[in-house]
Amino acid sequence: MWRIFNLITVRGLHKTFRVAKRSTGLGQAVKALFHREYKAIEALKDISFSIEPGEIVGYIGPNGAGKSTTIKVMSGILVPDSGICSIMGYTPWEQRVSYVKHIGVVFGQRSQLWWDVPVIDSFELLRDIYKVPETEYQSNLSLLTETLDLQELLGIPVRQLSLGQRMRCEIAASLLHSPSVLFLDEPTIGLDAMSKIAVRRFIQTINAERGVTVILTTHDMSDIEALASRIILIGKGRLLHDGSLQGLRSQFSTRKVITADYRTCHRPLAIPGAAILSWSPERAQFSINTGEIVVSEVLAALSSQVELLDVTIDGQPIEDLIIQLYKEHQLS
Ligand SMILES: Nc1ncnc2c1ncn2[C@@H]1O[C@H](COP(=O)(O)OP(=O)(O)OP(=O)(O)O)[C@@H](O)[C@H]1O
Repeated sequence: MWRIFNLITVRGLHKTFRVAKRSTGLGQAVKALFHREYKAIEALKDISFSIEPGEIVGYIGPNGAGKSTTIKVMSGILVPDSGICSIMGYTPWEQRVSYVKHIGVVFGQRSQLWWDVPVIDSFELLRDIYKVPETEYQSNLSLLTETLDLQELLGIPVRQLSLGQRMRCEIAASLLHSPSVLFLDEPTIGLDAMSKIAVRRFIQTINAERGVTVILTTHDMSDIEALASRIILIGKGRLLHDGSLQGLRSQFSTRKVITADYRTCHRPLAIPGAAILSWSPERAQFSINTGEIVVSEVLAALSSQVELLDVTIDGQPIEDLIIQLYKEHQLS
């Protein structure tokens, strides 16, 4: 039997889209007027996972993997062909009206704000739609205005905002009704470095202080590294990996780069089992495979040859890990 007590339980989700085949050439186009052919795109194939309260989960995968389709099912916008999705006891597409009071959704590419009216008017409309009590609305508004730095933006129509400014307003809009679960679909897409950091910091704050559970889809691995302790990877509609970022690292990351600074030594260093990447009389950089040699052996060999002043050890960057994972599952 499935356990349905988690905050979010997704079991065996399937979703197939039926799309008209494109006809090429005039003859085919005329034929298509009378007899349309369709093909099935299996966007989700047996997707299952559970999420506990207070988790920040990175939902990742290459283009067309099925990420947005999953988020749309979980937010009640799409109905799956089969499978279970239980979130806080609701089936999103069946009890949509009562369910949406508990969730916030931000689609980076689409706006939930009214384009031609000042931001504050959109916020007030959302307050009325969600029937947020006035005291709760005012306290959320002042917290969001302060932490997302919105004061200057509230009186401006949305169409006049920059992407980064709009994104901060979108995130605020999704949280005015104090949801317990927040779905963020590419929340930092197109943002500059400063805005990305501001958005990430804010996500961390609402997670830590309000216990909001966050499901985040992104292609930006630095978002994942900064925010998500758990990664769910999907590819071609299938779930391929579900685990901690740390676990993923230890599963795949066997390469480390050791940089050593030492008192001047004109003799080149030689460390058995370590490949030298660069050398100078004051600094050397090695690459090791931790399956073959452990870091402490390298450090012992180094300190027997030079007087060490400083050592840094870097793991494989997360982008490389993900590329490795995509290759392994033949997604790239
Ligand atoms: N409304 C739709 N009609 C037909 N096909 C669709 C529809 N929505 C999604 N698809 C198809 O389903 C598959 C999964 O799409 P989805 O948008 O969920 O992927 P994604 O992982 O979010 O991709 P991306 O990173 O590019 O946004 C793709 O092949 C896509 O073309």
